Amino acid sequence: MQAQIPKILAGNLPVFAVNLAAILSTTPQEDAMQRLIPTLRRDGVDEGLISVINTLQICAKEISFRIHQGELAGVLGSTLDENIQGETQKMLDVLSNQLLKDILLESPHVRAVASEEEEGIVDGHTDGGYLVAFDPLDGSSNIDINSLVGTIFSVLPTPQDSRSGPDMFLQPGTEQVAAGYVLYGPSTMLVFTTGNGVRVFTLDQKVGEFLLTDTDIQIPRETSEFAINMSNYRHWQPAMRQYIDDLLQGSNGPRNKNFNMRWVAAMVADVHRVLCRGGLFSYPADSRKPNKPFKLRLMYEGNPMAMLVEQAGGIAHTGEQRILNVQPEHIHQRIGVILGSAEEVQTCLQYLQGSQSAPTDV
Ligand SMILES: O=P(O)(O)OC[C@H]1O[C@](O)(COP(=O)(O)O)[C@@H](O)[C@@H]1O
Ligand SMILES: [Mg+2]
Ligand SMILES: [Mg+2]
Repeated sequence: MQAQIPKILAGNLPVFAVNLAAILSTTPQEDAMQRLIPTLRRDGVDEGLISVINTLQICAKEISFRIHQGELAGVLGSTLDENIQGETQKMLDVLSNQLLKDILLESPHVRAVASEEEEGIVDGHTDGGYLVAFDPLDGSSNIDINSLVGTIFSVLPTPQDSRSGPDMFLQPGTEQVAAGYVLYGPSTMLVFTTGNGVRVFTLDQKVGEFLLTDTDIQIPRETSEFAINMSNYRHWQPAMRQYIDDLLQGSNGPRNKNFNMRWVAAMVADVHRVLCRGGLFSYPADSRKPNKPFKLRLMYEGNPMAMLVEQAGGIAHTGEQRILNVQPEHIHQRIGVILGSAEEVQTCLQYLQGSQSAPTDV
């Protein structure tokens, strides 16, 4: 049974405090040019896709407002329900999922949505040209400690063949027409690609608009920073343990340099750091649950992050193959993830593939 969301939370649209002085500090022309829709038009993006991304930004503002209200909005804590993943749902998992569904399915361009929090797909407009898969709240374990969380999305074209139902979504990541995330941090950031490089927008709290703050992000090829949940070390395959052992030996070991470690326990935040300053992020296979060796989901975590990382000059791999080449078998499929700075990912793959030469399918 779905948790009941008090009407007041769902229906209470935020009113952004307007600061005239601040608005007057930038010219309307400058502001307008930095906004989402003009930027997408300059990128030559299709109007239907612009509308879908615009709908996602509206969702992001609604979720951002409630996250920043925290306990005051009564959105902290867990529900009594479990999702299809077998995880106890947080209030914000349910609320952000509801907001994204309600708002996206209003769009005439959305054929259907798939969500981490929904067992099956949810149909929208039969003529909708796009499918949206999303992780409504990434980093759920961080919600109640006021730490970094996000929303991750992937947009696919509606197949023009006879497929219907979940099969419509089972397209390799190379078919994505847009991918991105929202990071709800000290500032709220919308980071996405439509295949023309990575764009970064920051939510201007003064006017309630996302404004372009960075473009053409490039991940440094080399790095001395890695992110992995070390507490799973004993459950990894020996080659992965060897790769990490050599990182930890630093300048005393075969890598001849020191490495630093970070782990935010929110993929959206760990990947954002990689996009900002490089690094290697990994959630590899482990033996904790033999019939469930992987944690992260292909359709609404692996694929969108892989498209962003590749657009920024990095590599995104499962350990076996390029993530974007994986042919999905079902919408909640899990995969191994190794992504980030190209040279470091290649080195990691050399360890995993037991070869000295650089891997081919990256
Ligand atoms: O708790 P762990 O094992 O460190 O796992 C953290 C990972 O799990 C996740 O929280 C899974 O995502 P959800 O929070 O959307 O379920 C990732 O964001 C993160 O990288
Ligand atoms: Mg997630
Ligand atoms: Mg989630």
